[in-house]
Amino acid sequence: MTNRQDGFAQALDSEQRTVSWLYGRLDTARARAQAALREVYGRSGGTRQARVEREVLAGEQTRRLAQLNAVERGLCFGRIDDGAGGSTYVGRIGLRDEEHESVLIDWRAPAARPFYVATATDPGGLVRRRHLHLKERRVVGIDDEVFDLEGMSEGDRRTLVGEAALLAALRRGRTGRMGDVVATIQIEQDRVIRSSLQGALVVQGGPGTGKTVAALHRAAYLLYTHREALERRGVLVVGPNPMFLRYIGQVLPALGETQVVMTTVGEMFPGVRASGADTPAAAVVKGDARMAQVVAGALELRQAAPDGDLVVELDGLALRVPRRTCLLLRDRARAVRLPHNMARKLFVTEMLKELARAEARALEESLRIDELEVDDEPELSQPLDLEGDLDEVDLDVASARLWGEPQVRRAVDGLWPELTPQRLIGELLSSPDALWSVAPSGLDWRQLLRPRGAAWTVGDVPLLDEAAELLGEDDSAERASAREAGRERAERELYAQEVLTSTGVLEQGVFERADVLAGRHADDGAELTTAERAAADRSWAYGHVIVDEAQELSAMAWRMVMRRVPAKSLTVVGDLAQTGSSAGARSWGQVLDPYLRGRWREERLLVNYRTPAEIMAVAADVLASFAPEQAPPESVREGGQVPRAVRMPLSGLPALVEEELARIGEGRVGVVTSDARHAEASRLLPAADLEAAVAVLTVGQAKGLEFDAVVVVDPAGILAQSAMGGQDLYVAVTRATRRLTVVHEDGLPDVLSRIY
Ligand SMILES: Nc1ncnc2c1ncn2[C@@H]1O[C@H](COP(=O)(O)OP(=O)(O)OP(=O)(O)O)[C@@H](O)[C@H]1O
Repeated sequence: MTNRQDGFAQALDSEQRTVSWLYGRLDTARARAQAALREVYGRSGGTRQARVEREVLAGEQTRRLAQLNAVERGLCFGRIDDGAGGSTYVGRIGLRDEEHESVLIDWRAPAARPFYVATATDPGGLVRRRHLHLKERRVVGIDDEVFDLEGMSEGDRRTLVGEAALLAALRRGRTGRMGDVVATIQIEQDRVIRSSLQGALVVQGGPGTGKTVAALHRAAYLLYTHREALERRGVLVVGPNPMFLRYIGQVLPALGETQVVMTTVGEMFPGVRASGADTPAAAVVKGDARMAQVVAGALELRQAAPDGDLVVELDGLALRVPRRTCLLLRDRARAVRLPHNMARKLFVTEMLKELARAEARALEESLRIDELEVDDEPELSQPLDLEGDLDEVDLDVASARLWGEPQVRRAVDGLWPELTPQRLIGELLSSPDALWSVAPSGLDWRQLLRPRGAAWTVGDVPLLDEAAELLGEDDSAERASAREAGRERAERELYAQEVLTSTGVLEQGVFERADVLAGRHADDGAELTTAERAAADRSWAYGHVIVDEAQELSAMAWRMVMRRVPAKSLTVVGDLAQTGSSAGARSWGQVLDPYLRGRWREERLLVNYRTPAEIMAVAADVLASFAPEQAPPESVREGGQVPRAVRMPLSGLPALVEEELARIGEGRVGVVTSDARHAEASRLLPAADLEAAVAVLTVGQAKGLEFDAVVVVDPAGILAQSAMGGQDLYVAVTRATRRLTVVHEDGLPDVLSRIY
């Protein structure tokens, strides 16, 4: 054995000892959590307080156990050595020894930061950064980056071998699910991940620059660093489609975080599933910020004024409320500035009183007529004044009686109906008259028309949300019970605080604040976590929101997202060059300034970790065709596989895909088609899930995903379908990590002339 091999073997050996010992600590921590859980479950009966205590402890130990289980794979992945001979191990979680000394630093802790930010020019006091590669619990490889050779011992210098950890990670076959990259976070990504919680951060970067992966690690980092604030309010991740959410769904659990709500714009209105599709023209109009005026106008139309006086026939009497009184009552109800369904209470109350007065007047009138008929010369000693005799109590009694009359109810509902968002928007979009009268000039409202009862689309969801804001709910009963629940909650909080203090667990830092615990274990939702409660509540105010593929959101969708995060603590991740939706963003300022007035910061990611240089050269041509001022991201590696074009009928697709599968060996093939050819391609290739070897997707579905080999079908069709220009084709050709094939029947578009 040479000296060098000898030194390397020794280093492996020594790291193995450390890693085995760290796993031993992990096992001990698990055993403790399990024992604590058994002990808690072993207790039975007791007072209500004892039950709360039990739930608090059981919940916490379960969470702790889940977190300890999540970090089994790759527990420790790095080590940093300082010039004074000290070394620190970095891992997925922090661990301490029996003396409470830190033996493994959580990757999110400040002490781990040098592992990510040290560079040759600015090593920050480090002499070496070491990556450890683990297979199960075995150390199978070591990569060293040396910053100060002089500062290292002779023995250590002999172990300086191995390939760069990043490139090794990037070469791995794709599994269909995004994995975490804690071991290889790059310095510019680290800046994104650890950026302050306050305010809005925009992460702009080309395809494959790690925007998504950095945003997810940022979620884990923020939850670690601001756990108190964020566990209580929750973190929301908004992605472009359900497939993408499944693709990224494993990253946070693998980092030990399960308390994040993931959703798409189409799923943000509880109870509505967006299954319909808008034409691009309709999507543009629906996404226009002026639609907020349209929705508000539609609601005003429903607060109607009768054409003449309001007349309700009841038991042979005509109850007449003059038109100007109706208008007055409407204006009064509007003036309170409550949401429509809440202001309705006021309107109904006032209107019923008017109808009660009208009834008295009508009765008086009919009695007078009766008298006239009986006696032509009535005694005028005591004129009748039923209306004037009504006091408040009479009015209340009469109002309640009238409210029970269907004719009265119908008439009042006609003037100020109780509305659901679904009814308001559904009826608006199927009524040309209503649209015509409320749409501002210049807005092509005809694009919105559709049959009554048509399926909801993604573009409808922000309209429903807008409507829900304006309509509100008559929640006075809920508010009363919420006040009561609040009082009980305060009691529980106090009690939980006492439990935590008396058991000493608060000091150990294992548990969070008592109010969080008390909230989670409240009787009204003991089994629900913050994430679950937040997901079911349209008006939930999140502590932080991450929007991925943010360029796709329309102005109306932004209104909805911003409502979910009143503190405006946001991470906005996207690439303006990949905007596929014609209602999407042209610039970040245009999107964010209406809410943040310039108070947002931007980080740019410029290195592409996905697509090898040969494929990126093709993508660069496409980018230059529609955005010549933008530089494509620079590929971190060359793959040696030159993209190819195949002219053939679509029927040849199965054979070509087989060939691609054979060439990549391990990994997945993505067939990305134009919208027009998607159905045909799907028929030729068996339908498959995300993890299957082959997936057939439209460009919209493939957004954000990646495959070892990509077959782009019908590039001319993809170019033609994109309302914005070459953006869709740019997305399609940047999905591959290793191989790109373009299939066409009638020749390649000019922008792909580099491929042959
Ligand atoms: N630091 C890193 N270490 C290892 N792999 C990385 C790193 N950064 C990014 N990657 C990998 O590069 C690929 C692209 O990352 P990601 O999907 O986050 O890019 P993106 O900028 O969101 O791309 P797109 O705009 O196309 O959606 C992923 O496989 C990701 O795991």
